[in-house]
Amino acid sequence: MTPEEQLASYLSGARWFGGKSRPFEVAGMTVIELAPGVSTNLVTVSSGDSEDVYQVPLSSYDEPQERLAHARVGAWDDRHHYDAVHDRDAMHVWLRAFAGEAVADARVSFRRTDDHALDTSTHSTLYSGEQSNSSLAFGEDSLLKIFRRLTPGLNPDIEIHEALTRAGNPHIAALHGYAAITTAAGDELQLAMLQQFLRTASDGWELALASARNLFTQADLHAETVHVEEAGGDFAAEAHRLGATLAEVHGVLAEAFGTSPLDLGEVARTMGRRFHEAVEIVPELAGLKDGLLAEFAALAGVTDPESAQRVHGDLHLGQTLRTSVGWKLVDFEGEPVKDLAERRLPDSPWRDVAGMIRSFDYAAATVARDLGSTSDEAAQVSYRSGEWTAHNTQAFLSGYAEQRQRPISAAEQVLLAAYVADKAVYEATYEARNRPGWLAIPLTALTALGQARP
Ligand SMILES: Nc1ncnc2c1ncn2[C@@H]1O[C@H](COP(=O)(O)OP(=O)(O)O)[C@@H](O)[C@H]1O
Ligand SMILES: O=P(O)(O)O[C@H]1O[C@H](CO)[C@@H](O[C@H]2O[C@H](CO)[C@@H](O)[C@H](O)[C@H]2O)[C@H](O)[C@H]1O
Repeated sequence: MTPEEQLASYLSGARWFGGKSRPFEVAGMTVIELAPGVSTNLVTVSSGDSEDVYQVPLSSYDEPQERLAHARVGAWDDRHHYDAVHDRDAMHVWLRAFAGEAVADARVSFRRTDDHALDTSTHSTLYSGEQSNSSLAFGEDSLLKIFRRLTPGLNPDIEIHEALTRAGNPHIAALHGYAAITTAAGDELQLAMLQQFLRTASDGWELALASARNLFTQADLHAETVHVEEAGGDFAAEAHRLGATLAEVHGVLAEAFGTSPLDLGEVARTMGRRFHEAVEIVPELAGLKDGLLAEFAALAGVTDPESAQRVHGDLHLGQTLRTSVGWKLVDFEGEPVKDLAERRLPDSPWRDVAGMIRSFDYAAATVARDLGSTSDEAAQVSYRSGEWTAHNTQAFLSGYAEQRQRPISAAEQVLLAAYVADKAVYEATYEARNRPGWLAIPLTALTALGQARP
């Protein structure tokens, strides 16, 4: 097999490769040498009339490496090549480059954005979750995120982390630096970022699931004395703090990047278009058209001026980490389906608020679907699920309102309802494409929303 065929075969099995649903081929590869036997490679993948660039860091050896057999990409030019994120020696080259050691190819620069003294005595450990990029922890000191699909221009994850780090905001992992390359065409491609490792972090999604599970599995689901706020593992205080955290981050982003007027007519049209596109992928949505379009059209009745600003863009519980010193928000890349330019546009802060509210519904629904074997139990679990979601949504919204020192106005409620519906439409498409077994969660929510507004 040619090197291109071997790379294509490796890509087709990689979790982070987003081009699996269509036939594709590797059309070319630019090798960027960092040190002897350690490179990062810009692999051009073509599929029909579209082309994407993926980053594949490689480590290359004269002899096969048994310890890296699971990460083998192939053999060419008398060398054996492995995906370097699995190779501690290769990853150490990246860490030392951030610490100031020169790399072989002058086109790449490793830039520092704070003065944290990096611990170069650490080893890398690769995160194995369902991720679009590859993240590695260096001991308990720093976290390297290597972007896989590369697009010219500023990566919002780096841009926003840099702004929040400079502002000294405590609700993110500080950005230590990032790596970039200038291409022959003069474009900057951002390759990776290095952040503070959050040592005491617990995943917000897992914490929410544990809380919902705790309530639903109370010995007697019918007991009228078991109220959600009295159940062990009540999440509301955390949801309240999470709301306050988001309001604080929104405030800093508005200051750092500025605000602009939000054109609600345009927002309603965009939501309507997204709904019509979603119906093509999820035909079950067609029956909900009138109710959902009415939710978007209600935006036209809002006369208060609303503003747009930089936001997270794809906020959900899986992007939150609870540490010993409070909540942190991670992954400011925006929705993966949007192109980079769109993800950097100012947007309504209500998009993020809506994302979290949808996530509370997801957490409760995820726990509920695994419980309730008889129809009586199922009805009770469904009741408890609604109760958990409403309780935490309420706590989250009051945390948000208190932190910004302004109650949520009637006009803002209209915006929030439209963004919640739009997010659930996005989720229906996302689930149909990626996890069909989860599609019922946004569909059930959309059915309830559609019915609420005749
Ligand atoms: N600074 C950090 N410290 C510790 N863990 C982190 C940090 N940032 C992210 N994580 C964890 O790393 C994983 C991947 O992070 P994420 O930014 O969501 O990557 P992706 O873009 O691949 O989805 C998640 O499990 C997240 O909880
Ligand atoms: O984390 P990503 O930026 O890759 O976001 C995508 O995948 C998410 C799932 O991993 C998806 O989130 C949806 O499922 C979550 C539970 O797994 C739930 O908490 C979210 O509310 C729900 O939207 C996200 O939409 C998608 O962009």
